[in-house]
Amino acid sequence: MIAKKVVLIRHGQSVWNELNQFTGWHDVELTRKGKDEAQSAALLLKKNNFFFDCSYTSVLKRAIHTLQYILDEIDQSWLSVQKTWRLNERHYGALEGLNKNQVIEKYGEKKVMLWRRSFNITPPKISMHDKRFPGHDRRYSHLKFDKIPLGESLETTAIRVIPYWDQVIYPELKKNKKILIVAHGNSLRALVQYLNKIDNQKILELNIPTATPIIVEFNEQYIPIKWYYLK
Ligand SMILES: O=C(O)[C@@H](CO)OP(=O)(O)O
Repeated sequence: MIAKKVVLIRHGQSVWNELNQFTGWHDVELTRKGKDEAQSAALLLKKNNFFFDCSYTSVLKRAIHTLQYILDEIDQSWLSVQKTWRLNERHYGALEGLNKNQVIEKYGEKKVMLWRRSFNITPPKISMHDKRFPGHDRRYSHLKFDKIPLGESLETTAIRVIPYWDQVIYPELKKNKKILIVAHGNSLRALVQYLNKIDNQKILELNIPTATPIIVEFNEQYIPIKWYYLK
């Protein structure tokens, strides 16, 4: 029996990835390299005969554009796209916009690694008066203020990602729909951890590369059985 596969892809390189700045919910463009990476990911999908019935992404353009480049390349530009804030990158709080090396110089490698990769350590938060507070952005105007983050750990990111998987995406998988999700390093870490039952210590080591398709395979009972990068 052919396994059911869900494809997860982190966006291509963004301008702030190139500048080595913490990005989070800041809405930044892809670089030329990021667009090329999206195209290469699409060619790989094409070579492996992937096509999709449903596609999901965040409300941030580095992911939206990556998805669109991929759909164009596999000749599925017509596919409808569901965009949700729940698949956004984790909010990086007061680190957003700062250079990662400068933050390491100030706080030390160990602390910064815990902010970046640990399960439950939250980066320093912003206040609601900070111009980086997403409550000032109309795309989040439908959200209650208490849902809008001031800074998220992987754990709190998972709390908003997982219900979207469970309630919106997973029911489509159970109808045997072919699913593509284009999102972000940490929203995808939350999903990969949940689906593959990776423990809170092991997740420290997981760093998802840009525009590299991840395949999650499910058995006949729609239970995840393995995951790997498409080569
Ligand atoms: O800055 C960010 O938003 C993320 C992804 O680029 O960074 P990190 O890899 O440190 O989680």
